[in-house]
Amino acid sequence: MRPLIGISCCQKPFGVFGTPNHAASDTYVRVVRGPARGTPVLLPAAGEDLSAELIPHLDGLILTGSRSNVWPGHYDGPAHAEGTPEDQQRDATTLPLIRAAIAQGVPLLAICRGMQELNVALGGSLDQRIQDLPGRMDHSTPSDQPIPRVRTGKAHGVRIEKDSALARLLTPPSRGTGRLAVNSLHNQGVQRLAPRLVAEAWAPDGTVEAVRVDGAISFAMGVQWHPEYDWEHDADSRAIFLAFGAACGAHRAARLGQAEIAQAAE
Ligand SMILES: N[C@@H](CCC(=O)NCCCC(=O)O)C(=O)O
Repeated sequence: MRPLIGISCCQKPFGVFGTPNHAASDTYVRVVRGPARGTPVLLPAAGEDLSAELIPHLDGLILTGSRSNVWPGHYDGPAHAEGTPEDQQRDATTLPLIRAAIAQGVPLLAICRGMQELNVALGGSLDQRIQDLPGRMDHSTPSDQPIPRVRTGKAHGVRIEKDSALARLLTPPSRGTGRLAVNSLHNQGVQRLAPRLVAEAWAPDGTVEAVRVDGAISFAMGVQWHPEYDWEHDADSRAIFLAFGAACGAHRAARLGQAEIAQAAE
């Protein structure tokens, strides 16, 4: 059996009555079925901590990207500018889920909003509009290009720490140069890095582009870009999901092995 990989959902209004729905992009389902070689399980933005019920059944966890932003109260930040999308239902489910996944060694891959959540869950804070800060670049979704091109195109380079966990899983050319070109669809970014996170990649303006959890039992990494959009054509995007999927497979084997040992002892 393939590893069960949880995909965090957002809560979004749907239909004429704006009924709250739980949604995740199809790209995450495809990438779990593809290079991660898992069975995707959508995790609702239930507005409560479900970690004790979910974690024992999961072999991996993807914290998805989303246009919404982590509620600033979670990092003692100033209120968002009016009109900034939030999803407190999602925060209430994902923040404890991240902490539990790390504590129990469930492999975790955090993408864009997911990486921001990872930073906040572990005690970090966020800049809310990087483009307004002196000397920083505009990392937001360009409005003058068609969306498919924005998602699969390259917006800027990143410098990757030599011999880092990220560098080790990339293709040999990118590992060798320590450079990668990535897409960019975000306004927010790491301000204060959480004590347990180690930065492993940076944009030219110093924005943290990738992190890993120090001392994690299993794969626990975040990227500020979106490798899920172009994994069919981009070998480095694919490499991230191959490594994550391998960790999920190993977690499943260990989890089922432990269950068998416990059963045999009964
Ligand atoms: N809301 C945060 C996070 C941005 C993010 O995750 N964007 C996903 C966009 C997906 C898409 O449009 O394809 C921020 O703005 O920093």
